[in-house]
Amino acid sequence: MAGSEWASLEQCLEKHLPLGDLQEVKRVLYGKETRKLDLPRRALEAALEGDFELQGYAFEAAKEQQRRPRIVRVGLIQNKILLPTSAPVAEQVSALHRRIEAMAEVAATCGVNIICFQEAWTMPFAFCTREKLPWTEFAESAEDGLTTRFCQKLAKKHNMVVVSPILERDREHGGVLWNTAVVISNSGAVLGKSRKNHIPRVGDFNESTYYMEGNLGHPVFQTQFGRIAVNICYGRHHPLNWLMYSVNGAEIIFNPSATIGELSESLWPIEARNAAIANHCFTCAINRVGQELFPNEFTSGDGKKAHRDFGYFYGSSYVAAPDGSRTPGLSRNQDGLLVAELDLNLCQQMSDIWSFKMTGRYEMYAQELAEAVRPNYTPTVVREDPTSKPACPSGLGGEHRP
Ligand SMILES: NC(=O)NCCC(=O)O
Repeated sequence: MAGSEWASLEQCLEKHLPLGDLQEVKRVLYGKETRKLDLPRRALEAALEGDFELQGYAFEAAKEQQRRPRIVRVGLIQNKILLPTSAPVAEQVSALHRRIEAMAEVAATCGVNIICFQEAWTMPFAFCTREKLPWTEFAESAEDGLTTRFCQKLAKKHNMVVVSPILERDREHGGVLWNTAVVISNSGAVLGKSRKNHIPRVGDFNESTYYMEGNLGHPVFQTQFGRIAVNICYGRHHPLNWLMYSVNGAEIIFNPSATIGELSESLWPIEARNAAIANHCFTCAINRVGQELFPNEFTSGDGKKAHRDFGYFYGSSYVAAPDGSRTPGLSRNQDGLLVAELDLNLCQQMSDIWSFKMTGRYEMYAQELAEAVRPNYTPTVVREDPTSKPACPSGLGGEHRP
């Protein structure tokens, strides 16, 4: 399994394929080519100085007579943690705040309207350890915690919607924890929050030790720049989860994640992209980067030796469009900011072409699913009746003899 030494699929293809083949491979793997954005020199220099990758792409939509283009720029940030996981909690959080502040500044220079950070961005992804302290100390109020207040300042300063996925401590309900994305309007007001609906029970993703499945359904947030929703990490494996955000009108669905190569790298390019196609919307898949070492060893319940790391977080953040096209991914081994310019008119244009909403048969599924979840449900399986005689092959008449 490749670690940081393998930079990206894109770099590999570009290095090894002759131009003609490269174009065809890209056409099949990435769909209609996205236009490279001409980003400000100041931003490119700041990214170089700040040691992070900066890429920008634009998705085009057809010109319409009755509607103006609805152009919005989204920014996706992927990053490593900065301090050792043994450093004091407040110092780890503060270091990440400073890093993201600098990257968001560059996003603002690039004209980003909505920015989204990776899952649980203020902390190492410590849920593999199953230890409570000190990791639960990273939890904060979604409404007025330190990180939310930090993001409010960013949002106001840059006139930018901020999607901030954190470990939430819900003081109004006994201080329980949730995996939550806080959505902050470009005015600086907290617009609301969305909670992770599906909690993994796979590999070292021991998140069920810390929090329960979200109880807020599938909220969609009307922002000045479009209707957005947040499907947190493992929710991307659940097509109905994407569907419900889309049913509520999401035009852009962010998927802030933390996932490792051994488990999911071959699924990564497919799932968010497929969701964009199936739901006539844009999807933004964000993954953290690097390897995180924890102070104490833990086991994975697979007979292998105890270890101190989770595996390799492979970055590769990308944006997919409702026509099935997608941007190249950010690298697997570097912090990065991906800027994507979207014309939201493409959502309706693709819906009019493919008509998945129209042909969806939701009533039929709703009815059948309502039946299927009942305890006394019997699956509809048609079987051959063992008592019935075999049918007579046509033309032979009477009993068939070999
Ligand atoms: N953070 C998280 O839910 N990871 C689960 C693994 C995956 O979905 O790839």
